[in-house]
Amino acid sequence: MPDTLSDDQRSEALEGLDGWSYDAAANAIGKDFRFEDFGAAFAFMTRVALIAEKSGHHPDWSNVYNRVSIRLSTHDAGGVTDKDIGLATRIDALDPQVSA
Ligand SMILES: C[C@H](O)[C@H](O)[C@H]1CNC2=NC(N)=NC(=O)C2=N1
Repeated sequence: MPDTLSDDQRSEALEGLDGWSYDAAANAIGKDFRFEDFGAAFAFMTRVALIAEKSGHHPDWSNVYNRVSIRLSTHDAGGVTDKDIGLATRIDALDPQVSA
């Protein structure tokens, strides 16, 4: 099981990501997306699901119409680890087309 990141390590890792922040209430990193419509949101979720399954690491998320809210933590470790930073990096690499 990977170690949780220290506050400093987590802050530094977040600087390398696009729009992710620490959600203290969830003890997770998170990002909220808004898409053109439900189809675009669900297409994004499908792509994330395939990545998650491949990497054995899965998002805690919710979807309301065109909005997708993602929180990433490593349950076994009880906090944020490199696994979460890695999944967030792969999600960013999808270059999701969010609406304004
Ligand atoms: C047994 C299996 O490896 C674990 O349950 C995995 C599955 N996906 C997971 N996803 C996330 N986000 N955190 C975990 O700790 C986790 N654990």
